[in-house]
Amino acid sequence: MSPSAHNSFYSIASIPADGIGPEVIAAGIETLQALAQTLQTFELQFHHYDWSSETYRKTGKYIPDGGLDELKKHDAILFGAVGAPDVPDHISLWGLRLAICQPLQQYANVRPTRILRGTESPLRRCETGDLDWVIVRENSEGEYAGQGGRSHRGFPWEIATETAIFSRHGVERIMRFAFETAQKRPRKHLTVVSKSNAQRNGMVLWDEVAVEIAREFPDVQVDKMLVDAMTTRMVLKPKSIDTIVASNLHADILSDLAAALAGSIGIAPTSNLDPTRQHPSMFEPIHGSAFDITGKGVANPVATFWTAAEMLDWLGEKDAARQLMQCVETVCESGTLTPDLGGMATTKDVTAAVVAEIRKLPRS
Ligand SMILES: NC(=O)c1ccc[n+]([C@@H]2O[C@H](COP(=O)([O-])OP(=O)(O)OC[C@H]3O[C@@H](n4cnc5c(N)ncnc54)[C@H](O)[C@@H]3O)[C@@H](O)[C@H]2O)c1
Ligand SMILES: O=C(O)C[C@@H](O)C(=O)O
Ligand SMILES: [K+]
Ligand SMILES: [Mn+2]
Repeated sequence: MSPSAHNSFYSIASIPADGIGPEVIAAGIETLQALAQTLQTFELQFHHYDWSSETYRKTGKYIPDGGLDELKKHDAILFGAVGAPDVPDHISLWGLRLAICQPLQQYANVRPTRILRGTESPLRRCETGDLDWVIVRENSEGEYAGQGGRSHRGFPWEIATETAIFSRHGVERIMRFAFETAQKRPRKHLTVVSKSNAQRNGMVLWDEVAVEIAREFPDVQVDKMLVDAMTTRMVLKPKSIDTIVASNLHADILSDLAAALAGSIGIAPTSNLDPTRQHPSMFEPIHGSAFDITGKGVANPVATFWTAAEMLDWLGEKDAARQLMQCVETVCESGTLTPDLGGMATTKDVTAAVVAEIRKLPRS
């Protein structure tokens, strides 16, 4: 496809990487291209990067020299998952996902969760609409600052440190982003998740900055919860929650729980945003490389479809994003579901069904 003068044209870097990543990213790209062809309002050109654990095994690097500068040329990045059974997880995560998010200053990680039409929550009496949350995860520092080290390896007095960093700059910008996110939602409600009883420095700064930033958003109702209590509230009072802001690690954990409470980790999306738009943002399903189901053809592609919709929304194609989600939910409602959602469909079945729904859309 060549860029046309009539439509918006976007250059997308795709990095499927490991495990089920290539399976779900192929499904996502097929769906996005069907949407572009049907609506004719935008065009996408994908540039594929084979950065993965296999590349690492062959070359000793996940990202080749100059790779980040390459990425900066694109409008957005569509990412699968990184992690392989024969590479230590900290090497793969720091070698690829964090090696992109941190230097590109994608400091806001946005993780919406809701119960899609046609799917079920494992919670009794929790229906579509009863669980509709956005988790904002700090994505540049905190427990993932990369500070720490190991000394005296192998000796009985070996030590390891893992130091969390909370900077005023980092906390202010994620709080402001979270308040803005809450302000744009109908309920305008934000829960600030903390652990300032035990973590008596960084999390206390976190709480103080939240109170300061709250003054800029008088129309947003805000409450504070310790992270342990937040897990119980998510399970017992899901309707009481709207937007959540939490540290890098706390939100990582809460967002997998959120996805499971909405039915499956196979449906939830993630946006790694640079809100300043200086650098491209990166979009990925929330799940990992799922070695246990790799190659079986049963990975749920819905998380990647929702991720694709979030990417379109960020690029400004809001109608297309909304229509894509309508098609996905119509397919869920028809019972074409992968095993994680209780169905028998394969990745390909779900993808074909979503593409068929897209083809029924009127050309705008
Ligand atoms: N952002 C990322 O790239 C990312 C995210 C999470 C984990 N990881 C990495 O992935 C590897 C495996 O991690 P894990 O097992 O903790 O988490 P995981 O998300 O890969 O898998 C957890 C469970 O959920 C299931 N699952 C995940 N995605 C699914 C889908 N689309 N459809 C159906 N079932 C799905 C898996 O089969 C598994 O049983 C590790 O190397 C980890 O570091 C990477
Ligand atoms: O913690 C991470 O960054 C890896 C993974 O669990 C994720 O949520 O992307
Ligand atoms: K992922
Ligand atoms: Mn995670």
